[in-house]
Amino acid sequence: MYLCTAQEMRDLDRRTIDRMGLPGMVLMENAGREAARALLERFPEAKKVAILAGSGNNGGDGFVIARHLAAAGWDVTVCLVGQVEKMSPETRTFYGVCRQMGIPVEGWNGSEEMIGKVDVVVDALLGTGVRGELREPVRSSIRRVNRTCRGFVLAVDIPSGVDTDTGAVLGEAIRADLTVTFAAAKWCHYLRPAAEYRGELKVVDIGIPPAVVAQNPPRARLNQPSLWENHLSPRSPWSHKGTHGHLLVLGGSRGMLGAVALSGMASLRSGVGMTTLGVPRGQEGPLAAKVTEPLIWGWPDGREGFFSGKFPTDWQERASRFSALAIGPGLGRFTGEKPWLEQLLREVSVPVVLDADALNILSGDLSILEQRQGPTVLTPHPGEMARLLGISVDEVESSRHRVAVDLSGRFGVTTVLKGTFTVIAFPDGGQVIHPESSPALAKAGSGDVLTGILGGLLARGIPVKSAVPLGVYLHNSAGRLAVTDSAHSVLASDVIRHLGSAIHQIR
Ligand SMILES: NC(=O)C1=CN([C@@H]2O[C@H](COP(=O)(O)OP(=O)(O)OC[C@H]3O[C@@H](n4cnc5c(N)ncnc54)[C@H](O)[C@@H]3O)[C@@H](O)[C@H]2O)[C@H](O)CC1
Ligand SMILES: [K+]
Repeated sequence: MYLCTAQEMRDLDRRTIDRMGLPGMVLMENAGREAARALLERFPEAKKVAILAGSGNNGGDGFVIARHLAAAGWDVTVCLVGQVEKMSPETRTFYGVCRQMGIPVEGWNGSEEMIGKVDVVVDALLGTGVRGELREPVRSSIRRVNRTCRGFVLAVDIPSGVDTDTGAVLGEAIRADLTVTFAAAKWCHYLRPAAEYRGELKVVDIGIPPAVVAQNPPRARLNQPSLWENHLSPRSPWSHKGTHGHLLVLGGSRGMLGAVALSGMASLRSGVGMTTLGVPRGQEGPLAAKVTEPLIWGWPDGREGFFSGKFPTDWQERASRFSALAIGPGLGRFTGEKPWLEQLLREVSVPVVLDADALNILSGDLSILEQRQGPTVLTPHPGEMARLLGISVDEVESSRHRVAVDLSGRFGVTTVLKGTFTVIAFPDGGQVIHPESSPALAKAGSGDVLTGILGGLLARGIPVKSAVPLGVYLHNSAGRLAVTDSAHSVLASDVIRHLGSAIHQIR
């Protein structure tokens, strides 16, 4: 399923009307009818409803909803927060039909009192055509609904008052229980703060022909199995550990061995054949006491228990055996870190996942990433993203989508911006957003698990475009499945233990 910007949605709309000859009125009828259906399914008995309609096409959908609810016996009043003269031809037509049917259409002044007395409010004030901070009287009508409505609130397409593309609240926005959106989800449904206003989300078909979408697909998709399920084929009975790839994880400095251990175990549970954990010399013993299955490789140490910036003497000989690298879990900071990391990135041409301190080491100068031979995946949380780009965490969080797309486009990398509704941006401009979040993953060690999963899937040879969304999906599913008692008490290692069930559920 796609995720659209306002412009992408307008383009689909336009092409359906202009190229396919399907009248805009049909799309509006379909939209309004589906939204009304969602209400009728939820409330089988007739209700008293106030429909707040603007003069744009979102308001037009509102008039269609009014007609269908009235036909189903509901007590309907439309409050027109706008002017008849400003209506588009489609909106004006459906407004006219409501008048002919005798459905009361009132101005905003005088109908405010109603909002506190109805069972249902339909918000058809503003949709994807909203521009800039809200003007009056729309703004106060929204505030009125939020303050006095005791009933159920349905938002048509998007909650009025949120910006479709950034998810910003333009002064005031409707707090909805349900949003029914048309043809595809919109970015604001998955970006904060707007995402907190939409309530439950339902995407309905309004008849935009698949050929129109195929000719000019939106850049972003929701993370769903269709993106990667063909890469989860059963393990061949003829395979051996060498068939399934070999991941090298570099990290695990003194006091941070847990991080590298978690990544290593997560990679093996994600199906990689072998994982080697490269840690500073002296840490091999303590690490061996923690993990059994991964191989352990001591790297030259400098300050006790930390990397030295030098390479092992057998590096060249062994490097070619790895099918992917993950660098960063428990890596820490050390003298000579930047040339060390840059040399690694230059010398290996297999996929590399960079996380945690590997990201911090690169902060401020990411130019090395442009020189890479193979794919690079960055997995920053908002704090790391802010450091990478030299901006504030607030700036990252207020434009998660844009910063991820920018970073990937500028440096030719795949960015996984973690957090609620993880954003994945590919170097070619494609984007995937994960539509769910697992609160259990908000815990130390969770990022190390994701790094291991991604490294493992890449080492298995799954292409980046599939491996990254698949990894994010498995991480979230395992996080959800790990909640056997309470999300509060789930550990990163519990998430690893549930990776098998997560894979099984998909297959
Ligand atoms: N997706 C589709 O194919 C279809 C979508 N439909 C619906 O149409 C709206 C988009 O309609 P549009 O006419 O472009 O814009 P809006 O109704 O969202 O808004 C225009 C309306 O709002 C006024 N306005 C704009 N900004 C502000 C502001 N800051 N403050 C106050 N008022 C503002 C402006 O003056 C106009 O009057 C989409 O969301 C769907 O609901 C079609 O029905 C079917 C096809
Ligand atoms: K709306």
